[in-house]
Amino acid sequence: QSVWGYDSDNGPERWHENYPLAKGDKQSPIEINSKEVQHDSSLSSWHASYDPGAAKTILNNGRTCRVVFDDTFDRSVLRGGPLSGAYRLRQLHLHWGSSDQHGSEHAIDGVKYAAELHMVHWNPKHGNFAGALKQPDGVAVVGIFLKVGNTPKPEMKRILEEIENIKTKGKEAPFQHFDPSILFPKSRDYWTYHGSFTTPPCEECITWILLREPIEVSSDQMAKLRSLSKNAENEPMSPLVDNWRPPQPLKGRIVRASFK
Ligand SMILES: NS(=O)(=O)c1ccc(C(=O)NCc2cc(F)ccc2F)cc1
Ligand SMILES: [Zn+2]
Repeated sequence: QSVWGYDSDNGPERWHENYPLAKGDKQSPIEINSKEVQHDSSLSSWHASYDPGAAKTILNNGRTCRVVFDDTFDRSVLRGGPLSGAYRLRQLHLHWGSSDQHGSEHAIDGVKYAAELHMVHWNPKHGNFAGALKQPDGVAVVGIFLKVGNTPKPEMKRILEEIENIKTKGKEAPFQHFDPSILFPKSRDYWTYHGSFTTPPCEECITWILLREPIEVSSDQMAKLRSLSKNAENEPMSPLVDNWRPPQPLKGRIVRASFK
């Protein structure tokens, strides 16, 4: 059945059959090779000003775990860095592996992390999200790598505790009073490049801002994430894991770094 996913019959190698953009020249994710990155001293630092009251719900859509925010006005915005103007926070979600050794979508000098968190923002000058994804400067995604370690970041606990209530596809729970900027690592260093959604329809509308410093999670927290199911409640159990797209051809794109 044509619904896209991450299995052998509907996975990344076949997305182009229904979503031709998947074979475009500015696809994401990519492999970052720090030797080819260009330091750009004109890149300013990025700033997030998020309203904790904008957080609404957390859901399992069978492909990821997503927290949704109120983006009906400039309530939680990201500005600066490579961006011009304020981009509205719409949702955050994660990609993870079936083991701690892989799961991130971007890779740095061959290193894959256990997971990758994406904070998705859109440019209100394009009216609405659907309009923004048709524009090259329509969407900005902050990517944060999750690394398994012994000093896990307590701020991830809130999202992981909620997983109990959204175990199967279609489950949704209230998720309020949450400021996602608590998830940012100490350093603001980032890489930036122009790319696409890493899932169909793979529109090439994203300014990627990938944070250099990973945040730490525990192996138990990763196991928690892997306890999500991609099936609905009354269907056979199927673990929601390995919901990541492999790196795509760079096709001559330049990756800039805000740091030396
Ligand atoms: N992994 S990622 O950060 O690159 C990413 C970010 C957002 C979306 C998204 O909004 N999908 C839904 C969606 C996409 C459309 F293109 C049109 C409508 C729509 F709901 C998908 C992937
Ligand atoms: Zn994503």
